[in-house]
Amino acid sequence: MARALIAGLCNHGFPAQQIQVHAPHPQRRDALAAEFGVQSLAAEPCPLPPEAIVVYAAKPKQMRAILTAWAHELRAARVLLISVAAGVRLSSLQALVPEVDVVRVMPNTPTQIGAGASTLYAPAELDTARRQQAEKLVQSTGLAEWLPDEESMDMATALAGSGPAYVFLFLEALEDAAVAGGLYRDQARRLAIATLRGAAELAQQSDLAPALLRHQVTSPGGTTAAGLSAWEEGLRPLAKRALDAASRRSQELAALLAEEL
Ligand SMILES: NC(=O)C1=CN([C@@H]2O[C@H](COP(=O)(O)OP(=O)(O)OC[C@H]3O[C@@H](n4cnc5c(N)ncnc54)[C@H](OP(=O)(O)O)[C@@H]3O)[C@@H](O)[C@H]2O)C=CC1
Ligand SMILES: O=C(O)[C@@H]1CCC=N1
Repeated sequence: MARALIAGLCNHGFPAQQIQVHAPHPQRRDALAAEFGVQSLAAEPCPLPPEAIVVYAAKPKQMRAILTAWAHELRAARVLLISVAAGVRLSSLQALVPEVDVVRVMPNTPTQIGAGASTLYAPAELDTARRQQAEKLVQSTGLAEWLPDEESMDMATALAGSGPAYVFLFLEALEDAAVAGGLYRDQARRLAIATLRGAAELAQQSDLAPALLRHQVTSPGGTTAAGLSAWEEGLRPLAKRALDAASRRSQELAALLAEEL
């Protein structure tokens, strides 16, 4: 995720030399430095630039150790801390680094090509300037949506954070079905990707709701109606089950992590 955010920021024109990567494996952070021109620095705490934006992009389970080690430097530099860790509640973050301004962000991997879909949540007391700082950074990697309450972060994680994986699975399933039906695999893949992309862009650019766009494709008694009736048998309940399962897992992780943190 760190690489996706760095790629999104750098491709959007953010000055790479202003980005510091603090990570334990020199070869991996040096590879980021070589690819994007960011600074490669050790994971051990060191003084930070004043008012820096610090993105926590390590695993949720490592948060206690990492933030405890960095707490003094984060406070001293009056940073804005952005956590992209799935399922870590603001209360856990605030307990680990009291007096540090914190925003939760749930990005997704298409941020690396500027096509991300991210949600943000900040405590009510966070001032407008800090909110704008976080929003500007996230917006430079794609869509940025503020959530009205922290509980919604679980469903937003289920929808957009995990969502690219569902779409890739959908593409795999379409490709396999088309190959089983006689198309060459490379052609089936290109057609599936272009169709998904075209339909998504049309939905984004159109004023019509997806249901109306679907209606426009569907001739009575035609091929689309035949295909849709098969999709309708299972797709909606499946989508509900998938998002509920992912959202529930986010809540479970949050409860587990709140105990651990
Ligand atoms: N993958 C996804 O699609 C999404 C992930 N997230 C969140 O992003 C976070 C990272 O997930 P993901 O990228 O998948 O995990 P990875 O395991 O791929 O990346 C973990 C990163 O943490 C770094 N790291 C490990 N230890 C330290 C340390 N002590 N100090 C600083 N950095 C450290 C690693 O550096 P090194 O390479 O040197 O080991 C690596 O860059 C998680 O909290 C996850 O919940 C959020 C949204 C989507
Ligand atoms: O699977 C996960 O837990 C992370 C969070 C959202 C996407 N990947």
